Amino acid sequence: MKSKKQKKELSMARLMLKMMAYRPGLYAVNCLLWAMIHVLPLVMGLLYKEFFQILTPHSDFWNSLAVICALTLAYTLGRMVNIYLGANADNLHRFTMSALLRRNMFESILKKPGAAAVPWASGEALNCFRDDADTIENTISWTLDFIGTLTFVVVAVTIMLNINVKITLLVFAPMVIVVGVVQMLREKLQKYREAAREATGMVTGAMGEIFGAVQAIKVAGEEEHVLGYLEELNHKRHKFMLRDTLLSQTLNSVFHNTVNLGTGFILLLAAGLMKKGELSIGDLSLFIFYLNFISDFTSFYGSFIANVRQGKISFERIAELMQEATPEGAVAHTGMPLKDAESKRKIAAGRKIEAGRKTESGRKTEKGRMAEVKKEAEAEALRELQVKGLTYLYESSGNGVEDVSFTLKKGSFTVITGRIGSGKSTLLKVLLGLLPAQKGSIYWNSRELKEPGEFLTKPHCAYTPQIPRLVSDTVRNNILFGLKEEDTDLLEALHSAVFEEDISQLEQGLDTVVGPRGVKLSGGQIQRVAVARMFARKASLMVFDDISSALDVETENKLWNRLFGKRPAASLVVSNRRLALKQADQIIVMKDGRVDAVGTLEELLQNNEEMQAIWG
Ligand SMILES: Nc1ncnc2c1ncn2[C@@H]1O[C@H](COP(=O)(O)OP(=O)(O)OP(=O)(O)O)[C@@H](O)[C@H]1O
Repeated sequence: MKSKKQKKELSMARLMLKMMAYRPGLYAVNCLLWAMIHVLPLVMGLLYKEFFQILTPHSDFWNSLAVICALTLAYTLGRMVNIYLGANADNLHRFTMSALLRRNMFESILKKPGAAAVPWASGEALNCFRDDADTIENTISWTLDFIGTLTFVVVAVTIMLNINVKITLLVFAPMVIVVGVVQMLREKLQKYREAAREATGMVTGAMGEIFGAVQAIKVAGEEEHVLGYLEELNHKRHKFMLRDTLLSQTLNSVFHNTVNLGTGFILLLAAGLMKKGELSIGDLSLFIFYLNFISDFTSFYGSFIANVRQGKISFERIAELMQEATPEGAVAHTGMPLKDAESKRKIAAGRKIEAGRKTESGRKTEKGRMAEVKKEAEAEALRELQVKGLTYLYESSGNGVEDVSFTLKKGSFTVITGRIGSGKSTLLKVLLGLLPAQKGSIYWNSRELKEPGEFLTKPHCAYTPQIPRLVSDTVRNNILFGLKEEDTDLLEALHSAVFEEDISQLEQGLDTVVGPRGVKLSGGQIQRVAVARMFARKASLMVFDDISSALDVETENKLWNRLFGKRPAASLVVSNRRLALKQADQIIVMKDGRVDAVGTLEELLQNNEEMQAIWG
């Protein structure tokens, strides 16, 4: 789990301040409400003191009792309202903090080139989205409790010092001990926590991969081996979690026992002082009341510090997931689409368009809009695609593609061929911006594409990868995949992809749900649904990565013939199959990541050894 960019020392305080400054008003209100929740018990302590004070013989008992009862009632009601408001403000603020992190992380992942978007197994990445965002949310929320409880302690200690210095110092002692212990164990706690987190991530990551490869594991008869591996990871996790929990629990017991000892000392000292008349029963009750809160603060302080350390680890993991040197991007003040005015405007505009479609004039406007989109797509339709010196070498293997150049014309059928590992798939990925080109340029109708990943999508280009991904939805939605049904010709796309017969055999036709990753379909059917998805997009460049690997000869034949009927779209196809090679206007032969030759099948079979080897 090493990030490409070098890790920098994080400034936790700066990151937290930046998050707090995202909704400063909400944070301030939340802070005020929680300060009141933590500080108001000071008043209750004083009421306690007064109650015990009036029990002494000379006081005006009934009047004083009535006043204390009225004040206690007012305090209780006020506290209920205070807690209700505080809980609401805190929930909203907590949600906003973690939502900001998750939103920014998600955006950063989506912006990365497709093939390098997530550096970890998906289970581990999901852990980061869930747990690390939660940890940071907790850390931010606990700053409010920290401010509130610290204020309580400062005021309470001042009041107690005014009553009796010696006893006050004994109340303080546990806190000092706890702070010392926490400081001593800080580094250790962080190390244990990090190891436990990493071990958990490995287990969930491995489980995610096992779920995704159940069939492969069964076919290979590797169940025992895989279970053994999982068991080994779990043992590791068990060891690290145990260490982490043991240390945390030991710290907790240190907090509580020190506080109990402190209470014992107070009682011993108070007995002597009360005998001499230097301490009243009211003072003693105040000390005992405040002691509980101060002991809470000491254990909370320990947890807070541990949480801040944990938050730092979470920020580091987030930076790794985002493949950035720092997690600055995760705390950037971006708009929250559920709330901001722009998205409300878009939703309202969307509703207006929907309503417009239902009226005659609306339908005309809609047709006009469609015509405009069509006109725009036609104006930018591919006449020529030029690739010059494209290079991408994988950091880990040093292989990939180097200095690749070729030209595609409108209506042409180009096949990229080559042996296993010659760079065919990598070339397509770099061309489509799924991997960032290290050198070279791409020209669409003489215009250089600075961001091929953004341009080479709908409506300009459509792509079917070697292993297509379907989602657990209906066949219809897998083909539309975000397109509006009225904006495309679904039946035509199905026919072009040679899927029309399959549809009639599926239980619910187009509305059959295909299951996770399309498990209810055969390999060939998955490929053709993906091809139909591509045809539905009516792009002027269609890119296929070895789609016919799971098709029988007859289906493949039909597919290519129907594709030729679709000209003038240009097609770029990775294939070693004779059917495709025979139809090609030009063939690009790849060898060791470079273009070995370009030409027609006839020319290449005469002059190119690599082509002869592939054909033979
Ligand atoms: N993710 C990766 N990390 C490191 N090296 C890689 C990676 N993917 C591919 N390579 C290497 O890059 C080279 C080109 O691989 P590529 O997958 O593009 O070949 P291909 O011609 O498409 O192979 P195939 O016919 O098996 O699909 C190979 O040497 C391969 O080992």
